[in-house]
Amino acid sequence: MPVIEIQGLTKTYPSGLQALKRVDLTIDRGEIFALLGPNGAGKTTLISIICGIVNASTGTVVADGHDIRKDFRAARMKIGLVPQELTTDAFETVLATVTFSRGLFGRPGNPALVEQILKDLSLWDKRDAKIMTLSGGMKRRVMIAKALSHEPDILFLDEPTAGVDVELRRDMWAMVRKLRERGVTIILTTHYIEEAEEMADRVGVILKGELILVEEKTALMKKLGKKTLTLNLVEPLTTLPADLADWDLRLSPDGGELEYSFDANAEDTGVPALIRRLDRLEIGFKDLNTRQSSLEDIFVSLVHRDGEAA
Ligand SMILES: Nc1ncnc2c1ncn2[C@@H]1O[C@H](COP(=O)(O)OP(=O)(O)OP(=O)(O)O)[C@@H](O)[C@H]1O
Repeated sequence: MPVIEIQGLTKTYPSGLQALKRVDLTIDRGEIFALLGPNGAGKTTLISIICGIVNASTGTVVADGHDIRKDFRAARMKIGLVPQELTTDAFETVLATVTFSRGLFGRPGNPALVEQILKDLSLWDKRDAKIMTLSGGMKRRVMIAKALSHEPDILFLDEPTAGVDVELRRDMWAMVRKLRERGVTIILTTHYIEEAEEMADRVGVILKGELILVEEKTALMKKLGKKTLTLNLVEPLTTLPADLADWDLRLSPDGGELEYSFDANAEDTGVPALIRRLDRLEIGFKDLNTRQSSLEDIFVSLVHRDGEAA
């Protein structure tokens, strides 16, 4: 069942910059959705619109049955947002901040719940500390606690692990899973494919304001499972020998490098056989390396495909 329905959403900032170009997206209840995209792709803009911080130019968003414009308070009540930047009063204590945040949404006090949230985030020992005395990672935890204080059904995490240490990242992932078990829908933005890989049920790729792909993670990971082997040849080749037609090969323009794309998840990658065949053909190489295709490569190939389709 959809918990968020986005239709025909566009955003043009007063500067004239078109940050979103017609986004349509449905998020199912209880799923973890990762929104991937490079800097400036429009991730924060999209989240900000859903959370009512930025107005859309056109289009509609319905969150848990409530139109975010016509029925803003009810919609916002369902949503927790952990923004990229720290937005909290430095002079307040952790406990007061989180308690106050709950009150802002008109929820009655619930000290036991606030205690549980702080404990889950390893913040309970720091409850009387002023925010300004906390480390960056701890401040980040406070932001999460604040976002959870009014028991939202939908949680947005805007680049939750940018610049955080490994420990906090692990805690964060554990917490996200726990929330999901309770039926909370989670939408996170990230630059990191590993994060999407670890967490997400579904992945959306946003590029220059366009949602160019929405896919089950497992399907995307298959695409990401591609690797490239590069061989630096002793003698440049002018053409690819017919005897190598069984492999998906590319020759660099100067003929000095041979590239082979293969599925890193496959039982038989074809790499050993290729090396043996090259040896038999007496095509020598000085050096070799393999690299995993990155999200960047996926972007590039998607954009390329887009261009061809146009
Ligand atoms: N208030 C604003 N006024 C004008 N342009 C803006 C405003 N906010 C964002 N933009 C522009 O809109 C585009 C999308 O920005 P947005 O912050 O949504 O991207 P993002 O994908 O979240 O990037 P990042 O990963 O850096 O946070 C960018 O080109 C940005 O410069």
